[in-house]
Amino acid sequence: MPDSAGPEYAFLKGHGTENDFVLLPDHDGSVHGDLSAERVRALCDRRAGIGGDGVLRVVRESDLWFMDYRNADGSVSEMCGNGIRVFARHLVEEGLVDPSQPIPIGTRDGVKTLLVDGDLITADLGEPTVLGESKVAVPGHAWVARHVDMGNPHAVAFVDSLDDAGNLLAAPEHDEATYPHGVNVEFVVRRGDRHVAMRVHERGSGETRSCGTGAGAVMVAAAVADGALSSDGGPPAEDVAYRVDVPGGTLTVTWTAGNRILLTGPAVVVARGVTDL
Ligand SMILES: N[C@@H](CCC[C@H](N)C(=O)O)C(=O)O
Repeated sequence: MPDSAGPEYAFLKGHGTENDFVLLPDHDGSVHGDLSAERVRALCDRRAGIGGDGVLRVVRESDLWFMDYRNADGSVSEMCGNGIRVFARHLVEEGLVDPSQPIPIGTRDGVKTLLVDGDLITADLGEPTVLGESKVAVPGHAWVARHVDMGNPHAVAFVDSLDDAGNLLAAPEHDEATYPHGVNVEFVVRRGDRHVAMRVHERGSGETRSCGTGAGAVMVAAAVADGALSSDGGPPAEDVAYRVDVPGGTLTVTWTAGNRILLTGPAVVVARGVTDL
Protein backbone atom coordinates (compact mmCIF):
# COMPACT_ATOMS: atom_id res chain seq x y z
CA MET A 1 0.00 0.00 0.00
CA PRO A 2 1.17 3.52 -0.67
CA ASP A 3 2.53 5.32 2.37
CA SER A 4 0.08 8.20 2.25
CA ALA A 5 -2.00 10.18 4.68
CA GLY A 6 -4.75 10.65 2.05
CA PRO A 7 -7.96 8.65 1.91
CA GLU A 8 -8.00 5.34 0.05
CA TYR A 9 -10.67 4.35 -2.45
CA ALA A 10 -11.77 1.02 -3.86
CA PHE A 11 -11.16 0.56 -7.56
CA LEU A 12 -11.43 -2.18 -10.17
CA LYS A 13 -9.74 -2.54 -13.52
CA GLY A 14 -11.45 -4.10 -16.53
CA HIS A 15 -11.45 -4.16 -20.29
CA GLY A 16 -13.51 -5.02 -23.35
CA THR A 17 -11.31 -6.15 -26.24
CA GLU A 18 -8.46 -4.31 -24.48
CA ASN A 19 -10.27 -0.97 -24.29
CA ASP A 20 -9.43 -0.62 -20.59
CA PHE A 21 -11.02 1.25 -17.73
CA VAL A 22 -10.63 2.09 -14.06
CA LEU A 23 -13.95 1.52 -12.27
CA LEU A 24 -14.74 3.59 -9.18
CA PRO A 25 -17.66 2.29 -7.08
CA ASP A 26 -19.50 5.35 -5.76
CA HIS A 27 -23.01 4.07 -5.29
CA ASP A 28 -24.44 7.00 -3.37
CA GLY A 29 -22.23 9.59 -5.04
CA SER A 30 -20.53 10.51 -1.78
CA VAL A 31 -17.05 9.15 -2.55
CA HIS A 32 -16.12 10.65 -5.90
CA GLY A 33 -18.88 13.19 -6.49
CA ASP A 34 -16.21 15.81 -7.07
CA LEU A 35 -14.16 13.64 -9.42
CA SER A 36 -11.86 16.13 -11.09
CA ALA A 37 -10.22 15.92 -14.50
CA GLU A 38 -6.86 15.95 -12.71
CA ARG A 39 -7.75 12.82 -10.70
CA VAL A 40 -9.03 11.05 -13.80
CA ARG A 41 -5.73 11.78 -15.54
CA ALA A 42 -3.78 10.49 -12.51
CA LEU A 43 -5.82 7.26 -12.39
CA CYS A 44 -5.46 6.66 -16.15
CA ASP A 45 -1.72 7.39 -16.23
CA ARG A 46 -0.06 4.16 -17.43
CA ARG A 47 3.19 4.78 -15.58
CA ALA A 48 2.38 6.74 -12.43
CA GLY A 49 -1.21 5.55 -12.04
CA ILE A 50 -3.39 2.47 -12.57
CA GLY A 51 -3.68 3.00 -16.30
CA GLY A 52 -6.72 3.10 -18.54
CA ASP A 53 -8.42 4.60 -21.56
CA GLY A 54 -11.05 6.03 -19.25
CA VAL A 55 -12.78 5.98 -15.87
CA LEU A 56 -16.21 4.50 -15.13
CA ARG A 57 -17.74 5.93 -11.95
CA VAL A 58 -20.38 3.45 -10.75
CA VAL A 59 -23.34 5.39 -9.37
CA ARG A 60 -26.83 4.41 -8.24
CA GLU A 61 -29.38 7.07 -9.24
CA SER A 62 -33.00 6.49 -8.21
CA ASP A 63 -33.71 2.93 -9.39
CA LEU A 64 -31.02 2.86 -12.03
CA TRP A 65 -27.29 2.24 -12.26
CA PHE A 66 -25.57 5.18 -13.95
CA MET A 67 -22.24 5.05 -15.81
CA ASP A 68 -20.39 8.33 -15.28
CA TYR A 69 -17.82 7.98 -18.07
CA ARG A 70 -14.63 10.07 -18.36
CA ASN A 71 -11.95 9.92 -21.04
CA ALA A 72 -8.31 9.51 -19.96
CA ASP A 73 -7.71 13.27 -20.34
CA GLY A 74 -10.53 13.94 -17.88
CA SER A 75 -13.09 15.03 -20.46
CA VAL A 76 -16.67 13.76 -20.37
CA SER A 77 -18.30 11.73 -23.14
CA GLU A 78 -21.91 10.82 -23.75
CA MET A 79 -21.30 7.11 -24.19
CA CYS A 80 -18.78 4.29 -24.17
CA GLY A 81 -19.80 1.00 -25.77
CA ASN A 82 -17.02 -1.12 -24.33
CA GLY A 83 -17.12 0.69 -21.01
CA ILE A 84 -20.80 -0.02 -20.48
CA ARG A 85 -20.22 -3.73 -21.16
CA VAL A 86 -17.42 -3.80 -18.54
CA PHE A 87 -19.70 -1.84 -16.21
CA ALA A 88 -22.40 -4.53 -16.63
CA ARG A 89 -19.83 -7.29 -15.96
CA HIS A 90 -18.91 -5.56 -12.69
CA LEU A 91 -22.56 -5.31 -11.62
CA VAL A 92 -23.05 -9.02 -12.36
CA GLU A 93 -19.92 -10.12 -10.50
CA GLU A 94 -20.88 -8.08 -7.44
CA GLY A 95 -24.38 -9.60 -7.43
CA LEU A 96 -25.93 -6.18 -7.98
CA VAL A 97 -28.04 -7.25 -10.97
CA ASP A 98 -29.62 -10.47 -12.25
CA PRO A 99 -27.62 -11.61 -15.31
CA SER A 100 -30.56 -13.67 -16.62
CA GLN A 101 -32.52 -10.44 -17.17
CA PRO A 102 -31.91 -7.39 -19.40
CA ILE A 103 -29.81 -4.86 -17.44
CA PRO A 104 -30.72 -1.16 -17.86
CA ILE A 105 -27.86 1.29 -17.31
CA GLY A 106 -28.14 5.07 -17.47
CA THR A 107 -25.64 7.13 -19.48
CA ARG A 108 -25.42 10.73 -20.69
CA ASP A 109 -26.92 9.37 -23.93
CA GLY A 110 -29.94 7.87 -22.15
CA VAL A 111 -30.66 4.40 -20.81
CA LYS A 112 -28.96 1.46 -22.55
CA THR A 113 -29.95 -2.19 -22.15
CA LEU A 114 -27.35 -4.95 -21.70
CA LEU A 115 -27.69 -8.70 -22.14
CA VAL A 116 -25.25 -11.21 -20.63
CA ASP A 117 -24.53 -14.52 -22.38
CA GLY A 118 -21.61 -16.21 -20.63
CA ASP A 119 -18.36 -14.49 -21.62
CA LEU A 120 -20.16 -12.21 -24.06
CA ILE A 121 -22.09 -9.06 -23.21
CA THR A 122 -24.29 -7.25 -25.73
CA ALA A 123 -25.03 -3.55 -25.41
CA ASP A 124 -27.97 -2.03 -27.28
CA LEU A 125 -26.35 1.23 -28.40
CA GLY A 126 -29.63 2.58 -29.76
CA GLU A 127 -30.36 4.19 -33.11
CA PRO A 128 -27.46 5.43 -35.24
CA THR A 129 -27.59 8.74 -37.07
CA VAL A 130 -25.95 8.70 -40.49
CA LEU A 131 -24.81 12.17 -41.49
CA GLY A 132 -22.67 13.70 -44.23
CA GLU A 133 -19.05 13.51 -45.24
CA SER A 134 -16.04 15.68 -44.43
CA LYS A 135 -12.27 15.38 -44.55
CA VAL A 136 -9.95 13.80 -41.97
CA ALA A 137 -6.17 13.82 -42.29
CA VAL A 138 -2.96 12.58 -40.70
CA PRO A 139 0.52 13.65 -41.87
CA GLY A 140 0.84 12.53 -45.50
CA HIS A 141 -2.71 11.23 -45.95
CA ALA A 142 -6.24 12.63 -46.20
CA TRP A 143 -9.57 10.88 -46.64
CA VAL A 144 -13.26 11.60 -46.94
CA ALA A 145 -14.94 10.34 -43.77
CA ARG A 146 -18.57 9.52 -43.01
CA HIS A 147 -20.06 11.26 -39.97
CA VAL A 148 -21.94 8.73 -37.83
CA ASP A 149 -23.43 9.78 -34.51
CA MET A 150 -23.73 6.97 -31.97
CA GLY A 151 -24.68 9.29 -29.15
CA ASN A 152 -21.06 10.41 -29.42
CA PRO A 153 -19.45 11.67 -32.64
CA HIS A 154 -17.52 9.50 -35.09
CA ALA A 155 -15.76 10.08 -38.42
CA VAL A 156 -15.26 6.85 -40.39
CA ALA A 157 -12.64 6.74 -43.15
CA PHE A 158 -12.11 3.75 -45.45
CA VAL A 159 -8.40 3.39 -46.12
CA ASP A 160 -6.18 1.20 -48.30
CA SER A 161 -4.10 0.04 -45.32
CA LEU A 162 -4.51 0.55 -41.57
CA ASP A 163 -0.81 1.50 -41.53
CA ASP A 164 -1.68 4.64 -43.52
CA ALA A 165 -3.13 6.15 -40.33
CA GLY A 166 0.41 6.34 -38.94
CA ASN A 167 1.20 6.41 -35.23
CA LEU A 168 -2.04 8.23 -34.27
CA LEU A 169 -0.29 9.94 -31.37
CA ALA A 170 -1.97 13.21 -32.28
CA ALA A 171 -5.66 13.66 -33.06
CA PRO A 172 -6.27 13.49 -36.82
CA GLU A 173 -7.19 16.77 -38.46
CA HIS A 174 -10.94 17.11 -38.85
CA ASP A 175 -13.57 19.69 -39.74
CA GLU A 176 -14.11 21.82 -36.62
CA ALA A 177 -17.45 23.08 -37.93
CA THR A 178 -18.76 19.51 -38.30
CA TYR A 179 -17.31 18.38 -34.97
CA PRO A 180 -17.28 21.40 -32.62
CA HIS A 181 -16.76 19.15 -29.58
CA GLY A 182 -14.11 16.92 -31.15
CA VAL A 183 -14.53 13.52 -32.76
CA ASN A 184 -13.51 9.88 -32.55
CA VAL A 185 -11.85 8.94 -35.86
CA GLU A 186 -11.97 5.37 -37.19
CA PHE A 187 -9.83 4.01 -40.03
CA VAL A 188 -11.30 0.93 -41.74
CA VAL A 189 -10.29 -1.75 -44.22
CA ARG A 190 -12.37 -4.55 -45.71
CA ARG A 191 -11.45 -8.08 -44.68
CA GLY A 192 -14.27 -9.99 -46.40
CA ASP A 193 -18.03 -10.16 -46.73
CA ARG A 194 -19.50 -8.28 -43.75
CA HIS A 195 -16.06 -8.33 -42.15
CA VAL A 196 -13.94 -5.24 -41.52
CA ALA A 197 -10.93 -4.23 -39.42
CA MET A 198 -10.34 -0.85 -37.82
CA ARG A 199 -8.02 1.38 -35.85
CA VAL A 200 -9.25 4.35 -33.88
CA HIS A 201 -8.08 7.61 -32.40
CA GLU A 202 -10.47 8.29 -29.54
CA ARG A 203 -11.33 11.81 -28.55
CA GLY A 204 -9.80 12.38 -25.13
CA SER A 205 -7.91 9.07 -24.99
CA GLY A 206 -5.65 8.80 -28.06
CA GLU A 207 -5.23 5.56 -29.99
CA THR A 208 -7.00 2.74 -28.13
CA ARG A 209 -7.07 -1.02 -28.76
CA SER A 210 -10.83 -0.96 -29.32
CA CYS A 211 -13.84 1.37 -29.29
CA GLY A 212 -17.36 -0.02 -29.02
CA THR A 213 -19.30 2.98 -30.29
CA GLY A 214 -16.56 3.27 -32.94
CA ALA A 215 -17.16 -0.32 -34.03
CA GLY A 216 -20.85 0.54 -34.25
CA ALA A 217 -20.12 3.60 -36.39
CA VAL A 218 -17.79 1.58 -38.63
CA MET A 219 -20.39 -1.12 -39.14
CA VAL A 220 -23.05 1.48 -40.02
CA ALA A 221 -20.75 3.21 -42.52
CA ALA A 222 -19.82 -0.15 -44.09
CA ALA A 223 -23.43 -1.32 -44.25
CA VAL A 224 -24.52 1.96 -45.86
CA ALA A 225 -21.69 1.64 -48.41
CA ASP A 226 -22.74 -1.98 -49.03
CA GLY A 227 -26.32 -0.92 -49.77
CA ALA A 228 -27.71 -2.75 -46.74
CA LEU A 229 -30.34 -0.10 -46.04
CA SER A 230 -33.93 -0.75 -47.03
CA SER A 231 -35.10 0.81 -50.31
CA ASP A 232 -36.70 3.79 -48.54
CA GLY A 233 -33.37 4.63 -46.87
CA GLY A 234 -34.52 3.30 -43.51
CA PRO A 235 -32.84 0.59 -41.44
CA PRO A 236 -32.08 -2.79 -43.04
CA ALA A 237 -35.15 -4.86 -43.96
CA GLU A 238 -33.74 -7.66 -41.81
CA ASP A 239 -31.02 -7.83 -39.16
CA VAL A 240 -27.49 -7.45 -40.61
CA ALA A 241 -24.37 -8.48 -38.65
CA TYR A 242 -20.72 -7.52 -39.29
CA ARG A 243 -17.53 -8.80 -37.72
CA VAL A 244 -15.34 -5.87 -36.68
CA ASP A 245 -11.71 -6.69 -35.87
CA VAL A 246 -9.94 -4.24 -33.58
CA PRO A 247 -6.31 -4.37 -32.39
CA GLY A 248 -7.53 -5.84 -29.08
CA GLY A 249 -9.85 -8.54 -30.40
CA THR A 250 -13.10 -8.98 -32.29
CA LEU A 251 -16.54 -7.45 -31.87
CA THR A 252 -19.82 -8.28 -33.58
CA VAL A 253 -22.13 -5.44 -34.53
CA THR A 254 -25.72 -6.08 -35.59
CA TRP A 255 -27.99 -3.46 -37.18
CA THR A 256 -31.51 -4.67 -36.52
CA ALA A 257 -34.57 -4.18 -38.68
CA GLY A 258 -35.87 -2.20 -35.71
CA ASN A 259 -32.98 0.28 -36.24
CA ARG A 260 -30.96 -0.65 -33.15
CA ILE A 261 -27.20 -1.17 -33.10
CA LEU A 262 -26.22 -4.15 -30.95
CA LEU A 263 -22.57 -4.45 -29.86
CA THR A 264 -21.41 -7.90 -28.72
CA GLY A 265 -18.06 -8.97 -27.31
CA PRO A 266 -16.15 -10.08 -24.24
CA ALA A 267 -15.90 -7.88 -21.14
CA VAL A 268 -13.83 -8.73 -18.07
CA VAL A 269 -12.79 -7.34 -14.71
CA VAL A 270 -9.12 -8.21 -14.14
CA ALA A 271 -8.13 -6.52 -10.87
CA ARG A 272 -9.51 -5.08 -7.65
CA GLY A 273 -7.74 -2.93 -5.09
CA VAL A 274 -7.49 0.34 -3.27
CA THR A 275 -5.77 3.54 -4.32
CA ASP A 276 -5.06 6.93 -2.82
CA LEU A 277 -4.85 8.58 -6.22
N1 LIG B 1 -14.09 3.66 -25.87
C1 LIG B 1 -15.43 4.06 -25.95
C2 LIG B 1 -15.72 5.48 -26.36
C3 LIG B 1 -15.29 6.43 -25.27
C4 LIG B 1 -15.72 7.87 -25.49
C5 LIG B 1 -15.02 8.55 -26.62
N2 LIG B 1 -13.60 8.64 -26.46
C6 LIG B 1 -15.64 9.95 -26.80
O1 LIG B 1 -15.06 10.93 -26.34
O2 LIG B 1 -16.73 10.02 -27.36
C7 LIG B 1 -16.33 3.04 -26.61
O3 LIG B 1 -16.04 1.84 -26.42
O4 LIG B 1 -17.35 3.40 -27.20
